[in-house]
Amino acid sequence: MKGALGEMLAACSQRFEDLKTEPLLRGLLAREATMTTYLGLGVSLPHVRAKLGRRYILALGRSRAGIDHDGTDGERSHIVIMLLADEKSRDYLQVLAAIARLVKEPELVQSLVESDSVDMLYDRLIAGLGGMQVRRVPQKQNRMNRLMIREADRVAKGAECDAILVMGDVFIGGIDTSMWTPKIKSILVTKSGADGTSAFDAFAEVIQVRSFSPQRLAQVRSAILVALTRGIISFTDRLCCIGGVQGSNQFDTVGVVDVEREFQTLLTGNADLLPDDVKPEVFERVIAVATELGVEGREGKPVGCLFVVGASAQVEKLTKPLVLNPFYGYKDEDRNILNPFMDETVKEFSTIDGAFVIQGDGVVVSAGSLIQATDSEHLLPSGLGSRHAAAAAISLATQCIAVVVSASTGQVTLFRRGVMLPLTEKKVITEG
Ligand SMILES: Nc1ncnc2c1ncn2[C@@H]1O[C@H](COP(=O)(O)OP(=O)(O)OP(=O)(O)O)[C@@H](O)[C@H]1O
Repeated sequence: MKGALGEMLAACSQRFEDLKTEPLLRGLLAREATMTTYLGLGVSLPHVRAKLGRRYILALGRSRAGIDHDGTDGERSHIVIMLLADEKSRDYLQVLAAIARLVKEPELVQSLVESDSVDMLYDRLIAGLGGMQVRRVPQKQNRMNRLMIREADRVAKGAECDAILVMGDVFIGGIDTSMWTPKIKSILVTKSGADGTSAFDAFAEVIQVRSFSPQRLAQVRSAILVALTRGIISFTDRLCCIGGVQGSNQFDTVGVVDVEREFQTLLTGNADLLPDDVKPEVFERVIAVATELGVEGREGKPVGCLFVVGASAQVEKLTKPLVLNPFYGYKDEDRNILNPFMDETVKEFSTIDGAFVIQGDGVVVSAGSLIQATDSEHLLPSGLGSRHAAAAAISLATQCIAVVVSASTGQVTLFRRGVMLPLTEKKVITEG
C-alpha cells in the first residue's frame, strides 16, 4: 500500500508541482495505522487532511493483482481511491461519504477493475459518478405505469396535495424521467445515487436515502421523516405517494398522507421533531444505520441497539459507562457518525450492552453507556422491555431523540419527548 500511495502521489505532483508529497505520504500512512481505510469489495479509500492550497485532490489507482492491506481479512485492494483534502475543506466527511457510497456498487467496482486502459477506466468512473444506466421497461408495463402516474396526478389535484412523493427504487437503475409528467411539485425518493442525473430536471427535490426497510409503508414514513428534517416539506403538508415493490418496474400503489396526522402522536403541538442541536444529516445517518441493523442484523444474527442523539451535555449527566468507552481518545472527525468508516465500527459495537451517545454534530461520545433516566408515568406497549423504556425515559428527561433497534423484532422505533414512533414494521425473527 505504501508503494501504491507513493506512486499515486508522484502522479499528483506531476500535475500539481507545489505538492509536498513526503508529509502527505506520512499522513496517509499514519491515518491507515490508526484505522484501516479498506471499504470492502476490493476498494480502499486512503485519505488525509493537510495544507493543500486547493480543496481536494482525488487520485484513483488500479491493481489487477491486488494489494495486501491491513485489516481486510485477507481481501486485497484492487482499487485505491486517494483523497487529499485541505485543512479548511468543510464538507470533507460528506465527500468521503459520497465516494464510499459510490463504490458500494459491485458492478461499478468490477467494471473499473476490468478496464483495459486508463481511458476506459476513466469513462466508466465518470459513467458511475453520473448514476446508473436507466434500463428499458417493457412497453406493456409502461402503459400501466403511465396510467398510475396520471391517476397520481389526478388524486394529488383532487385531494389538494402539496407534493407527490415518488418511490424511485421501484425501477431498477432509477425511474425513466421522460415518463414523469405531472404538473404538481414532485419529490423523488431513491436509494441509488441521483447525483448529477436528469432526475434533478424532472423532480423539484431528490431525497437520497441510504437504507430502507423492505416494507412499503415504512419506506414512505422514513422518506417523509427525512423530507421533514431537511425542510423539503412541512408538517401541514398533504402528500400523494406513488410506489410499488422495489425493483419490480411497476407502480402499483397511490396513497395520500397527511403529514401531521401521520406523526401526530410525536408532535402534539410541537413542530420541532429534531432537537435544535441535531443536524438533519446526522439524524438521517443514525436512522440509516439503525434500519440496516434492524433488517440485516450482525453477521446473520439479530442485534438490538440504542442511539441517543443530541443534548449530549444533559444526556451525559444521566448515563454511566458499562464498559471502557471504545471511542475515547479518537479525533472528533474520526469518530463522527457521518464518517463512512464509522458504519462498520458502530455496527461492531452494537453487540455490546448499553447505548450509543451521539452529539448533534455526529461525534460519537460513547458506546456501552447505561441510561439511568427512568420514567414510570408512560406505559409502553407490552413486549417492549428495558431498552425501549430507557429510550422513552431519556427522551423525556432531555431534549434528545432516541432511536431503538429491537433485537427481538428488528423494529426501529424513534422516541422524542417520551412518545414513540415506530419507523419500520416488526419482522419475525427465527433463531439459527
Ligand atoms: N437503561 C439502559 N441503558 C442502556 N441500555 C439498556 C438499558 N436497559 C436495557 N438496555 C439494553 O437493552 C438490552 C435488552 O433489554 P430488554 O430485552 O429488556 O429490552 P427490550 O426493550 O425488550 O429490547 P429488545 O426488543 O431489543 O429485546 C440489554 O441487554 C441492554 O443492552
